[in-house]
Amino acid sequence: MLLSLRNVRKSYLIAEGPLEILKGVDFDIDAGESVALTGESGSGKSTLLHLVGGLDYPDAGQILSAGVDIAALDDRGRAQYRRSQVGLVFQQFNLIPSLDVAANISFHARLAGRHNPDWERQLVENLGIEALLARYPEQLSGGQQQRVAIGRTLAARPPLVLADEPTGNLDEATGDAVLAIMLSLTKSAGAALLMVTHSSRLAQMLDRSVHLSGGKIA
Ligand SMILES: Nc1ncnc2c1ncn2[C@@H]1O[C@H](COP(=O)(O)OP(=O)(O)OP(=O)(O)O)[C@@H](O)[C@H]1O
Repeated sequence: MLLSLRNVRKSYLIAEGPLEILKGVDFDIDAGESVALTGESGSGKSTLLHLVGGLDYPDAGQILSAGVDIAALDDRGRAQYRRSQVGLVFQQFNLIPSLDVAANISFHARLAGRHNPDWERQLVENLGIEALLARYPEQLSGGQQQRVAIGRTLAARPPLVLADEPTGNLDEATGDAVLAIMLSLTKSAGAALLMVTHSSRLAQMLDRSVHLSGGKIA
């Protein structure tokens, strides 16, 4: 098992008191599996993705990555987890503005000690971003930035890719095509994918779906 969540709970403190969002979430992801995370707006999908990404702590429960509870890691262990075990394709995790596309793509791979020019070339070709390599992020459209962000994440070959509406800035046809490429590239890298989406059409392209409702996986 690549990832196991056991009784994961999370609340936020707001003026009116604690707002319980996750009320005991359990689920597992196998190595190489692609899973869609669906649920109504505000159900806690992004919250869950942040916890699995090691960006925030659960109040209770376990998030086991290859058997290690990431909530119990110290800062150094969490930094190492974020660098080598998970890759994020989030809207708010922008590209590095001072680096061109080519350098953005290899940056995380280098940090993870997995820089591989052949694999990066394959990603760039498949994502159709060859002509953009010398450009800077501010010179790209939203959809182009999204494709570069996917390439950057996959370049580091993380065992688990976490994606929040990764094709949300693309039109339907382009979005479907980019997701198909992303799925084939994650499969060929042997990576698992946990992807938040509001689209049941996109969810059906993945191996299976889990639905978050009332703070639990339904
Ligand atoms: N830092 C925070 N402080 C207080 N409340 C928060 C915080 N972050 C999120 N929330 C609340 O937690 C709930 C879940 O938010 P979250 O972003 O995880 O939902 P979501 O399912 O990803 O929603 P969407 O589909 O709209 O992106 C929402 O009611 C939100 O207002």
